[in-house]
Amino acid sequence: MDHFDYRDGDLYAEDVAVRDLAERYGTPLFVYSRATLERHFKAFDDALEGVDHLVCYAVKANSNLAVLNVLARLGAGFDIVSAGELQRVLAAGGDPAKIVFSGVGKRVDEIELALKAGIRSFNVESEAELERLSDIAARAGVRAPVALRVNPDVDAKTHPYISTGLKENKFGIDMSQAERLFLKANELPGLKVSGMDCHIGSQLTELQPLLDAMGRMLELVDRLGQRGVEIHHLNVGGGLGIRYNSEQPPHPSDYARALTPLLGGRKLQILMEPGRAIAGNAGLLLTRVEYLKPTPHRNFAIVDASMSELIRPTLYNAWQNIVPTHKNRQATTKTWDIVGPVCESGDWLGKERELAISQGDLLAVRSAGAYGFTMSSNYNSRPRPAEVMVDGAQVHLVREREKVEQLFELEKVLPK
Ligand SMILES: Cc1ncc(COP(=O)(O)O)c(C=O)c1O
Ligand SMILES: N[C@@H](CCCC[NH3+])C(=O)O
Repeated sequence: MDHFDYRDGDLYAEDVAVRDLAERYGTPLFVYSRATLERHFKAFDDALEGVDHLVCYAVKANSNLAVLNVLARLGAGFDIVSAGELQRVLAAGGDPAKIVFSGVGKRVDEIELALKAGIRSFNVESEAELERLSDIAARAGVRAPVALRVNPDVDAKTHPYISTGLKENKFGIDMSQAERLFLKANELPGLKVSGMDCHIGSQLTELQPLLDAMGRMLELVDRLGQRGVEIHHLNVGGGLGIRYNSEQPPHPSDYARALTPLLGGRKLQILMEPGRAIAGNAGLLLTRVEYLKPTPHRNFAIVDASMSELIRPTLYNAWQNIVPTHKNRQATTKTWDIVGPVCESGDWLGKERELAISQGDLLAVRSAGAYGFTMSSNYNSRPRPAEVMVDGAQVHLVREREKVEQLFELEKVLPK
C-alpha cells in the first residue's frame, strides 16, 4: 500500500491532501509519511527475525529529529558519520548502545564524544584511525569497541559517485591489509575488536554484489578465527536500492533470505545500515510552478524548488518522478524541463517530462525522503524549506522554514 496516493484526483500523504499542506506551510515543502517510515523499518527488522540482528538506520539519509525519533521508538539502531549526527540521535531519544560510527575522517573530538556516549561500535576505516582511537580510549582508561570496515573490492554496479566498495575508493581497509590490521587491533591497548563491517555502495538493485561482499567477509572471519581473533558482529552496511522509476530492487526479505544461509551456522550478530530504503519513498518535495517559459527549443517549467533543496538530479543525473498533485483539465500535455530559480544551468529537477500544467500548479517530486533535505544548501541565499510529517490525519511541522535573517546571523560586517 502506498501512503502517497490519489483520492478523487488529489494527491494525498496518508489522510491529508498535499494541496492543503502547501496552503498551510508554503512551498517548497518536504512531506514525510510516518506510516511509510515505520513500514520500511519493520521490513528490515522482520526480515531478520530469528537471526540475532540490529538494524542501524543510516542517519545521513534523513536526519530530522522526528524521523530519528519515530525509528528510535521502534527500537532502531543508528549509523552515524559525525558528531553532529551523534548529537541528533541522542536529542531524538536514540539509544547510544545501538549506535555505530562510520566514516573515514573521524576527528579527535568526535571520537571523544562518541566514547563518552558509549556507542556500540566504531567502524574503523584505516590504520591511522585505529591508532588514534586506541590512544584516545587508553588515555580515558577504556577500550573502544571496534569493527574494521573492509573494502571487499566488489563492483556494486551503481553510479560511480555512490559506489564505495572498489579498491580505488577511499572507503574501508584494503582486503590485503585487513588481516594484519585485525591482529594489530587485537593487540592495541585501547581497543576491543567486536566486528567486521563493509558498505559497498548505494542504490543497489541487485543482490549479487552484496552477497559477494558478504562471502569475502566470511572468509576473512574464518581466517581470523584461526588466528585467535573472534568476530562477534558482521555489519553488511546499507545500500539496498529503491524504486525511483522502473527499478526492481530486492525486498529486504529477499536480501535476508539470500544472506542468512551464507552464515552457515557461524555465531554472528548481523548489523545492517539501510538509509535510502527506509526514508527515500517515505517523503516527497512539494513545489509550485512559478512560470511557464516555452521556447522554440525547450519548454521550461520554472518551479520554486531547486538544486539547493534537491541536488540529486543534477549531481547524479538521478531521475525522480515529478507528478501533479491534482489533475489540470485546462492545460494540454506538453514536454517540460522542470527547472528551479537558481543561477546554474545544472539547476534542474527533471527533464523532458510529459505534464499538463499551468502557472501556479503544484507538483510533487517523489522519492525525496532520503538525501533530499540532508543534502540541501543555502546556495543563492535560499532559506531551507519546512518539513512536515503526516501521521494519519495529523500533521506535524517537524522543521520550520528557515528565515533569511538566520542565514546571515553568524556573519559580521567589518568594523568602521
Ligand atoms: C557506511 C554507510 N552505511 C550506510 C549507508 C546508507 O546507504 P543507503 O542509503 O544506500 O542504504 C551509507 C551511504 O551510502 C554509508 O556510507
Ligand atoms: N547521497 C547519495 C547516496 C550516497 C550515500 C552516502 N554513502 C544519493 O543521494 O543517492
